[in-house]
Amino acid sequence: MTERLSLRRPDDWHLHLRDGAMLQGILPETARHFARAIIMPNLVPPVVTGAQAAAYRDRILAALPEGMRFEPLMTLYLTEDTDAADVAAAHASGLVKAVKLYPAGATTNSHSGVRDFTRVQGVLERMAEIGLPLCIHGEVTTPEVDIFDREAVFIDTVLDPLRRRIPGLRVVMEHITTREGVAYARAGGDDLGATITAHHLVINRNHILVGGIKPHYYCLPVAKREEHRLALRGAATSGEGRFFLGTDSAPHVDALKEHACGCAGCFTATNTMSLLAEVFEQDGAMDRLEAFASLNGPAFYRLPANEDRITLTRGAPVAYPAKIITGAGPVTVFDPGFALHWHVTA
Ligand SMILES: NC(=O)N[C@@H](CC(=O)O)C(=O)O
Ligand SMILES: [Zn+2]
Ligand SMILES: [Zn+2]
Repeated sequence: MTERLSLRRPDDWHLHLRDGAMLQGILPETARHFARAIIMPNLVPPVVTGAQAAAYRDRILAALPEGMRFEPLMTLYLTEDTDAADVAAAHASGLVKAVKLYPAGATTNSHSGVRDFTRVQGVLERMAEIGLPLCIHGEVTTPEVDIFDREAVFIDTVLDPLRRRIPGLRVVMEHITTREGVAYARAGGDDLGATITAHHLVINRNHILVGGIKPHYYCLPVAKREEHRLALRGAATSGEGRFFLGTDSAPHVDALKEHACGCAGCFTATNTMSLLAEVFEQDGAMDRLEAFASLNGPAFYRLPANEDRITLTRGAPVAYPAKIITGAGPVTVFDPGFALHWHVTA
């Protein structure tokens, strides 16, 4: 059995860092292992303009502890009023690496998202011209559609028509959770990628609901049936270039998770690499972990892979803190419910 694994330093292609005391408290959890991350713009108010993204980037770098290195890759939150020229300038300057599409009301802080897609056609056409990727939270918000079907319905009724309307638009299907998502990503060309979280490789919907409701397993898109989890595992461990890690690590203080109307989001930044190593080992795919965590993402985003490396070591079960204590309050670390034997040692 492999006891050590060296891989290029990983990146996180979908991360929520928040702001203020929360940012300060949780940034080291990502920066400890990851070189770069695509930073989600769903702050309140959202990061819409290039100037707002530059200011947010400065706040992230200011929150980075002395001696830690980390490169935030900024995104813009697409609204119906987004200015195509501002987006193009923010991309040309190197500041912005993607634009994020939230259907209005789909998830945490998405009320400024898109309702009428005809209003963003011009921006999306410009993005296709300049090769700037669109990251999509792919769920419909139609009240009649069952929450477990919202991703599959989105693919058929929104995503596929959108990609046909704007040929050449580079799209990342964010945090896919279904076999339909896996199949659609596989059917695309090299203009289509998909991120997969660590937690969706580990939990299915029973983990949320059986034996009592577990708010720390509730995120959006919500975990689906076991067959979907297995499809995601097959995709992540396949080594195929279109699938890469986006943790969607999404901290909320415990008071807002353990609540009558609990917030969506799993906080995985602390133990993502241990979770992934355990999953890839279970599936006999340790030799493909580097592709998923460190190579496929940069290739899609047309960035070089990191030059430095990390070492994962297998040993006695690793003890992670149950919570990260931040100035905003405690944040519970995702608990997979099984022992994690691999940890980053260098
Ligand atoms: N994933 C989540 O459940 N929550 C995210 C938003 C998102 O990525 O949809 C958040 O910002 O909390
Ligand atoms: Zn999302
Ligand atoms: Zn997210």
